[in-house]
Amino acid sequence: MKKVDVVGAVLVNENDEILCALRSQAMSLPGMWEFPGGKIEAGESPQDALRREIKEELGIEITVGELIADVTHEYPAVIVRLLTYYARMINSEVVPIAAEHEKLEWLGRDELAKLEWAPADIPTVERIYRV
Ligand SMILES: Nc1nc2c([nH]c(=O)n2[C@H]2C[C@H](O)[C@@H](COP(=O)(O)OP(=O)(O)OP(=O)(O)O)O2)c(=O)[nH]1
Repeated sequence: MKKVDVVGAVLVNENDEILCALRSQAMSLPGMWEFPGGKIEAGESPQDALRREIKEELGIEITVGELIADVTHEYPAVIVRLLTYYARMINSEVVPIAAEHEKLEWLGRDELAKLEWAPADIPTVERIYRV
């Protein structure tokens, strides 16, 4: 089966809220929430891929921090290895705009469990969730 290496950003703002992104009908896994990011290209480090994808998808510059989870999940058509990293916006005054996602939402850590997450994201959500 096809295997892809994917990075996702757990972007945290000044209120300790986390940016959650809803996959659109044009994407695979439509209607599921994820951490913005995408596939790592040949020759790219995970951090480089994440900075590039976040610029493309949200129009913002980030700094990439600590690794949160390294999860391999087998979907029906693809095996995804998802690496998630904490990230911060370089300029907190710029507003992220969804170029591809249906919707973006900043949520508190205690609110994350109410969303329907892509299965590969569950270990990350469990790690950052705070009741
Ligand atoms: N970006 C991102 N992708 C995720 C997450 N969780 C998860 O299972 N995925 C999956 C969905 C896709 O199969 C793949 C990411 O590829 P992508 O974001 O470049 O997706 P895409 O729609 O361009 O690709 P495709 O699946 O339509 O080929 O990883 C996540 O938190 N962030």
